[in-house]
Amino acid sequence: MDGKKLGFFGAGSMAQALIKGILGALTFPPEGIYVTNKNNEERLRFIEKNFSVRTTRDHQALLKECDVIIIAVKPRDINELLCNIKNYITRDHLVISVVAGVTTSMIEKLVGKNIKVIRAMPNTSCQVKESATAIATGRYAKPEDEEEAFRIFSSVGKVVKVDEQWMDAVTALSGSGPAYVYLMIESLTEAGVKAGLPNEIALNLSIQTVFGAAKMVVETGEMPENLRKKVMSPGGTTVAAIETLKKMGFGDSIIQAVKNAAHRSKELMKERENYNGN
Ligand SMILES: NC(=O)C1=CN([C@@H]2O[C@H](COP(=O)(O)OP(=O)(O)OC[C@H]3O[C@@H](n4cnc5c(N)ncnc54)[C@H](OP(=O)(O)O)[C@@H]3O)[C@@H](O)[C@H]2O)C=CC1
Ligand SMILES: O=C(O)[C@@H]1CCC=N1
Repeated sequence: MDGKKLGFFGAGSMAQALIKGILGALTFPPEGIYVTNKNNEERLRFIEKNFSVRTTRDHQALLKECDVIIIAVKPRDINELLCNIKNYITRDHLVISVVAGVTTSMIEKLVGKNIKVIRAMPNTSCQVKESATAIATGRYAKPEDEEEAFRIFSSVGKVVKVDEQWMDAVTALSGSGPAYVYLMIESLTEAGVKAGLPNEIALNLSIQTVFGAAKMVVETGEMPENLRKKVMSPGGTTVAAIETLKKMGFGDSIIQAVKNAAHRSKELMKERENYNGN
């Protein structure tokens, strides 16, 4: 730790997952983290009580105090936020945005100065230090700013650097991705219950199955396809299940879902541009 302070604009799901992960990884001490939001006082009190970080309603004071700023507001709220705080953002700040569909150049333009911006797309698994995060660097950010972003996000999971044009695809794949896996767990559980298992047993077996399968891919280094074939005993139960999944378009529906999410990410960008009138 180098005495730097981290400020959050936004105190919702993503900010809270990041705060939990960052505190767990000791990347910043609680007294080095400041959080503000729009108007939900109860939420700020909850964060203060649960994480022992500092909270404030004073956006200017937060910017004065903090070196690194994480913007974690909804895409539709970023214009108003940046309009309100742009006079207090300086070229010494490193501004990291996790906002879907908002480019580094849009942020630079909205602030109207050559500020250092990094766009990051983490996911909520930050909370357990297992995020898959991609980062893209803005025009005025320097290598040391990129290093700082790597330091923060690699403390809460794996990080890759990507060209910014890939951010919509990243958002659709790994930003939203945990939700697809949770749906898989929900469906497995429902299937177990329909097959006669008590709910709790079905849920526990489903969770451990997904966890174990992911760990196998990570620890063996084998391709998922290879590992899948090892489960598929000839003429056995898995073959019957996989044939059904293929026939019912399981793979295709995931491909289409990610495609739609990437399309939505692009739409969010256009909606924000139209709203801003530029
Ligand atoms: N959820 C996820 O899995 C992921 C989300 N993201 C991105 O993170 C961002 C936040 O998402 P999420 O946490 O889910 O959203 P939430 O709705 O849970 O949180 C949004 C937060 O933004 C605050 N806010 C809104 N306007 C302002 C403002 N003018 N000044 C300060 N704070 C403001 C809200 O304040 P208040 O508390 O007062 O309502 C709230 O705390 C989005 O842009 C999303 O694209 C990226 C990756 C994954
Ligand atoms: O659903 C969303 O728009 C955000 C971005 C990625 C995950 N959640």
